[in-house]
Amino acid sequence: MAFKQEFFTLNNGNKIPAIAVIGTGTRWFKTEETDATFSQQLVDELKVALTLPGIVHIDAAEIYRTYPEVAAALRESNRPRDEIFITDKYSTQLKLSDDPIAGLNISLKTLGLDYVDLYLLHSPFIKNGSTLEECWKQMEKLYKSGKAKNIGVSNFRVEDLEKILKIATIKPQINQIEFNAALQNQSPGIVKFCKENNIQLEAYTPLGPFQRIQDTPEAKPFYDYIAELSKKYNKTEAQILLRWVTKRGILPVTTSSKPQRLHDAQNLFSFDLESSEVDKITELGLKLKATRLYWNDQYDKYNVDSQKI
Ligand SMILES: NC(=O)C1=CN([C@@H]2O[C@H](COP(=O)(O)OP(=O)(O)OC[C@H]3O[C@@H](n4cnc5c(N)ncnc54)[C@H](OP(=O)(O)O)[C@@H]3O)[C@@H](O)[C@H]2O)C=CC1
Repeated sequence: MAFKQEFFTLNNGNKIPAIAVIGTGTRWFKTEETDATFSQQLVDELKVALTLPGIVHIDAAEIYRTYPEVAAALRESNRPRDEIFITDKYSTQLKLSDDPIAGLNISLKTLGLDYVDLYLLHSPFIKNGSTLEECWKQMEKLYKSGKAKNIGVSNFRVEDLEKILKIATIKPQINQIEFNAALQNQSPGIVKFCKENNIQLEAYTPLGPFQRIQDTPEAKPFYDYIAELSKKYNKTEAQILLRWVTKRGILPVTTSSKPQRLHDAQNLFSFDLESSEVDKITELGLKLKATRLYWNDQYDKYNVDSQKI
């Protein structure tokens, strides 16, 4: 079957590949960026991703300490720049560089790039001595300079976005949040707010229900239904979950150490789910216990509301 790719259109009219197939955090995350911690396995997986058809969407961040691996893979691959979509994030929660402008300048130099396709503030918890508003003004400068083709935020709640929207001349294009069938609102009302304000949502940890399988009578109908759809469409259960995220209008950010899974993710648009199936996954998912894998200290207080839409 011919390869098919889908895109979301952002509020500035730009297009973004509708899945990021290789995130370089989580399983690849390190606390140091040294020769001793360099991961040849990550370079190899990135190189596999860079052979996939279409535009290949890579998710990176200052705090993952994986720029050297991304740089090596980009260098060693012959992939044209316009067939790669690179997301990067300024480390707000731990000060690794002075501010977003300094952070992006360092990352561009390390990665050997002139621009990133998307630059995000990693969280609303700013630890560089400035404010959210000041950081956003810097993001706008990076956008205007062309060093970041699109700008956005990550892990933002409604109240954090409201602060930015008050002073913004350029609205965030993206809010990257934890989202999956077992966590359908990272913070109260965030999905509805972003949709109403034309801010594209991205879902990290889209495979949460498989990372933490819930072996309870309440969860069984959900897992049985995913298995049923997997059989019906002849796609993996992970593909069913990822496709569900896209059908909710949200862009999944996944990753894998296995070439076949990278291939499966990039080939996500070779099948479609019916709208009744999308609704049923949503409904059965809401019966799962809220499973939050990141930002627990800040957001566990929302766990009950996270399984309401
Ligand atoms: N902005 C933020 O604060 C955050 C952003 N992120 C970004 O999102 C990316 C993805 O997050 P992550 O939680 O890893 O995403 P996923 O939920 O997609 O999980 C990926 C993990 O699931 C495993 N997996 C893949 N396919 C299957 C399958 N069919 N069955 C069971 N397990 C499977 C993979 O293991 P295997 O290697 O064995 O295939 C991999 O370790 C990160 O790398 C990072 O870039 C993540 C967390 C926070």
